[in-house]
Amino acid sequence: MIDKKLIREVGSSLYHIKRNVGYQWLMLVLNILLITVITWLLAALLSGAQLSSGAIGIVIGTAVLVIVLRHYLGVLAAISSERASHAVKQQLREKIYRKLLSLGGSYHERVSTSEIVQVSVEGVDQLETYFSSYLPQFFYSMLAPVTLFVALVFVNWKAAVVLFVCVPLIPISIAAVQTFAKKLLSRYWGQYTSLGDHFLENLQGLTTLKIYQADERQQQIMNEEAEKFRRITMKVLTMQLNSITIMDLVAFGGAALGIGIAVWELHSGTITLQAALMTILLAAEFFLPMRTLGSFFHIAMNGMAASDKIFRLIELPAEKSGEQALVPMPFPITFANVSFSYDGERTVVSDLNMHLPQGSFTAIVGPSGCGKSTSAALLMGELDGYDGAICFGEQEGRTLREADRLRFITRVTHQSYLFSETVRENLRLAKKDVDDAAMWAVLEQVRLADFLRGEQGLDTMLKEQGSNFSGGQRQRLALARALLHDSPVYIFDEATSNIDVESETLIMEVIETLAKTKTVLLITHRLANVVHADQIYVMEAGAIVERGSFVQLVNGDGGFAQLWNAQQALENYGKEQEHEEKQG
Ligand SMILES: Nc1ncnc2c1ncn2[C@@H]1O[C@H](COP(=O)(O)OP(=O)(O)OP(=O)(O)O)[C@@H](O)[C@H]1O
Repeated sequence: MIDKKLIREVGSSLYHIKRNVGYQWLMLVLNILLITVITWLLAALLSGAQLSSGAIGIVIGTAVLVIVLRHYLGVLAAISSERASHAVKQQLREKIYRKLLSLGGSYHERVSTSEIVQVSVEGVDQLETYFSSYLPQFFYSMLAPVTLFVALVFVNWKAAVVLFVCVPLIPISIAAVQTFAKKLLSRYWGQYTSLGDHFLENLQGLTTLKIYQADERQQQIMNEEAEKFRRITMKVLTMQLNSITIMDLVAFGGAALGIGIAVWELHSGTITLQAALMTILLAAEFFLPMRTLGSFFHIAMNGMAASDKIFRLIELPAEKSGEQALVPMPFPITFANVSFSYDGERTVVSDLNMHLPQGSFTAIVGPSGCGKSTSAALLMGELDGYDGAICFGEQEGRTLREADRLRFITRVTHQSYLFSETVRENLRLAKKDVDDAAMWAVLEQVRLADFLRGEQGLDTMLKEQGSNFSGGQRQRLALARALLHDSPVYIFDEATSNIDVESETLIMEVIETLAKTKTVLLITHRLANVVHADQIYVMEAGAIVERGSFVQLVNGDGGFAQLWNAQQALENYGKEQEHEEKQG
């Protein structure tokens, strides 16, 4: 019923929990005092004793004082409870955030984005009850029956013993449902994250779903998922309700037993009226803390199930970190017999051998799905579990620190992410301390400067995913950002896909200029873009089938020459058509 690992993780909250238990215990002691003086007064009045107004005044004064003090302690207990949960939430979210940073760019290979969102938002919130209510109540419910027993044993020992013995029946009933509850809650959380996965995916692809009018089908799938979630939620609620009913039976049954004993003893004349009244008023107090613990238990169990997911995330093996001296990029980059499969069954890249010397301009071409982007992702260290070796100089990529790799290599894809911030903030991602002059210089290079001068310059705001820029402008901005990063190696993965010819030509010019001073790997399906590459690897179905300079390949009789001729014929036809249209 206590998750030691969880408590160890967020030890700072223990201080506030102890304070909360202390305040609750003082409130109980005050309650016993209040009941003692009131029952004394009642017993005296009922027995017809003559009480002085001073004595009555003392009793009333004590009662008022006790009530005020209890209220004050209640406020203090609530504050401690709030602080305990605040400390937990802050610590856990910070740990999750740091873990995500340490996992690096390949985090989504190990854990889905929606799971991270759910675990760090909802999951951590679920733990709030565990720390702010359940844990303090757990300790208090151990302390309270012992305190009550000590107070009552001198007044009515028989009832005190019976009540004390009945209290453990509640935790026994909780323990009985625990194994079943744990399994059920684990399923509940599994279903919850699965529903979240679908929801996030559909939300992200909503425009596409609308375009193809496929939203109805997705809605149906979501409905089915939601229905499964509803069913498991109802099972959880039924389990909780049944368990609470059992606890109520034990709690109120036990209290009734204590009260029965007190009445019987009073009837037999073995105890005083005050002792009987005290037993009656304190009987329920024996069980109430455990009963409250029982109801917190179910919410806490939910938090504990969430904590399993939080730990799965926090305990993922992280990148080696720590301050280390900046090392220069070791060259050359070599792929030696590299094979990789995403699912362990279908080999996507097989026996890849590539050599990228420092300062070289290398291109990879090949049909869609042949494994070009996978090769780039392997180089970026985003995919684990490959066979063979990817070496940076003498060093194998697996031992390279993520931070170094990201400093060495910049990748620009056809979907580089632009934030809905200003142009300045987007550029600053690549270099924190960059000044305006350097930003304008790269913007000139990618020929965005004139356009931006007509807008708000570096303060021009981008809408979500840069939707107020054209495809070509977005890509040129992404390229400007990459240039600012100033890394020794650049990967351009279909960086000119789906953009206008003018932007494509311009981007290719920038890439070719860059290739004079940096090591560049260009992945493209358009062979006209690789004419100036030092070496070209032609891939087919995950393997390299040809390799050479453009002249060597185009004069050969392999697939490259055939594809080149086909693409040229198509482009010439396009140009002729365009020319005719202009003439006519
Ligand atoms: N994350 C992934 N999980 C499983 N399979 C994947 C994943 N990414 C790619 N694949 C598969 O690996 C194969 C190679 O994909 P890759 O993206 O490397 O091809 P590509 O040559 O870059 O294609 P394109 O030119 O269309 O971008 C494809 O068959 C694809 O289905």
